[in-house]
Amino acid sequence: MSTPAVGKTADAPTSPTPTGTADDDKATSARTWRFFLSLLRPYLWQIVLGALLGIVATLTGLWTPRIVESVIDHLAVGSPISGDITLFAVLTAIGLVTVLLQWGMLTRAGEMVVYDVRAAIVQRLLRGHVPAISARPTADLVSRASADAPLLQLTLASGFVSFVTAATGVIGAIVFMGVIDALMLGITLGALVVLGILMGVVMPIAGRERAKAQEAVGEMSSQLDSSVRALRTIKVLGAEGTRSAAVLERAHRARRHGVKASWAEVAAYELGFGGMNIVSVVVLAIGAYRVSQGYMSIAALVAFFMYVGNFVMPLMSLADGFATIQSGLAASKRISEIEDIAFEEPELVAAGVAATGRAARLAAEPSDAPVLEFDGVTARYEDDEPDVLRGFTLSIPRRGHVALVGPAGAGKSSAMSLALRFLTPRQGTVRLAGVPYEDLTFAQVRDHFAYVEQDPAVLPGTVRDNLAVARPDATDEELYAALDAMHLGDAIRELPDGLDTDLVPSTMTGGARQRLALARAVLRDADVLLLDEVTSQVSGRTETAVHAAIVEASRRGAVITIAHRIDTLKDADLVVVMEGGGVRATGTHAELAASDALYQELTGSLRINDGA
Ligand SMILES: Nc1ncnc2c1ncn2[C@@H]1O[C@H](COP(=O)(O)OP(=O)(O)OP(=O)(O)O)[C@@H](O)[C@H]1O
Repeated sequence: MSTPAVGKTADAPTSPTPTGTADDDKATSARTWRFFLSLLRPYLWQIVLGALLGIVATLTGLWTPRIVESVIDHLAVGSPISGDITLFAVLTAIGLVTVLLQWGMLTRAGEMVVYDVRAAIVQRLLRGHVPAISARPTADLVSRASADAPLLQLTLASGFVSFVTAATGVIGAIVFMGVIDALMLGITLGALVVLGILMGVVMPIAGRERAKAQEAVGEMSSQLDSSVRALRTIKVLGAEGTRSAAVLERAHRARRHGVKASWAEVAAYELGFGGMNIVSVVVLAIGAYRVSQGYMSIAALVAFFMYVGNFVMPLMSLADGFATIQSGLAASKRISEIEDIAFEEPELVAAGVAATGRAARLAAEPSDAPVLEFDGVTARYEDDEPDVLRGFTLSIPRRGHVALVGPAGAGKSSAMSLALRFLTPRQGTVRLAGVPYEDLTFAQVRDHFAYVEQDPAVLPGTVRDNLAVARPDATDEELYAALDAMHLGDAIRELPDGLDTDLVPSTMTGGARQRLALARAVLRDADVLLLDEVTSQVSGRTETAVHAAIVEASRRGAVITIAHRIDTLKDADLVVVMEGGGVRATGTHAELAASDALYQELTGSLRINDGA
């Protein structure tokens, strides 16, 4: 299997696709074509062979009118027609076999292209820079792999190749018609040129409308996805109507453009079909006149007339092929946008290197150097956005609990993103046990961390799948021990399938998800545990579990929390007050409570939340 084409190109973020002017449109369209062709390149010989087989099949069909002409001529003079019949049978058989081979070959090549595209999208989405991915609607990104990718197969099988074979059919028919009667050919071609111009106006409309419909389907997927995720909130707010309206607005737009595209397609079809019927009538009338004047034989007129009739199918295929290629190009454009997401480590992706195995724990080393150091770091999520951390400096000791606290937007989560390398410093350095991050791979850094998000994700699969990802070799006893520590063990034991129960994220509370994530973090046994506490009220069980996890992990290594409970702040060995993307003050809870006005204000509100 060749390397997926999407993965091969543009490792650096590309500039946003320009829009607006005709030149910009041309540049976008050229880029889309280049990208589309780059996807086909690995299967070029199969596609070329498929097209050649299609041409052979078309050429065999083109002989039929000539054979009919010959049969009529032979019958007129009473000579045998067995040669004609044999030739017809042989050509028909060749046509059937070549069509079969052609479809087999193209279908396979098309499916390979779809797989490659999907593999490349998966690579980009799982190995790309996190802010770039989270800046886009998830379902829209996913729909590029699910809905857009198969359009490439269609474009290849029924777009490109039917275009080539239809063109062969048209050109071949022209040649044969020219041989039969040049004047009649001239008349036919004149009529066809007029038809072609009319179709050339209508068909691009179909392409444009199809592209807009696809765009709307992507938006609809992302709207529906977000709405289903927030189902409970939506129901409680009675917002089913407005949310449905928002989703259906996109569906409606898809329908509107889909209908317009269909109208344009049917108009092209009618033009082709109706136009050809008019041409046929004209040809028949002029041909009959020419036969009556002795300029051509009846057999030649029949053959010529058959060629005119044979034009209809290839012309329709040309129109169909054009429309299919347009929707394939629209799909390519959406897929190529995934390229704008830069890989975290392009060189490792290019080399096909997987993440490294677990590194030895730093806590086992005798050194007392800080496990983590932020040294004058300035960082932002996107180039054109303001800095979210400004001169952020902080040392995290190898053991103990450091709690981050600060108003909304102070940069607490961004500090964690920096530690996990989701964010890259524009200035300053982050060090792991004294080694600058730039000297380590992403996996080498992340190996030393466990991370529990405020609203942790449940991975697809069973309880076991969710835990084993942290330590694949853990025994059932170890898995249950981690669950027990988080007061989840008994609940799982009572389930009929125990650890092998499939998890349904939407039925789990935020607290249960956080306890499961904590169990996963406990199993990972990392040097640094990053924990973003749940802000909303959680059950006593979750509070106890969070507290137990912090105490245990801070004995064995470092724990950094984003604290939302006063007890967590009291527990911490060091409290860091963040403000405006930097450190405002540090100290113990008692020291800060006595000295820092912002801290007093923040803990005042926490006390209320805490019911203290
Ligand atoms: N993924 C992101 N992309 C762009 N900007 C972001 C992103 N995440 C956070 N920000 C911005 O960074 C700034 C700092 O946010 P951050 O979430 O780090 O603060 P915080 O102290 O954790 O706040 P909160 O307690 O509300 O989570 C804010 O202005 C926020 O809008």
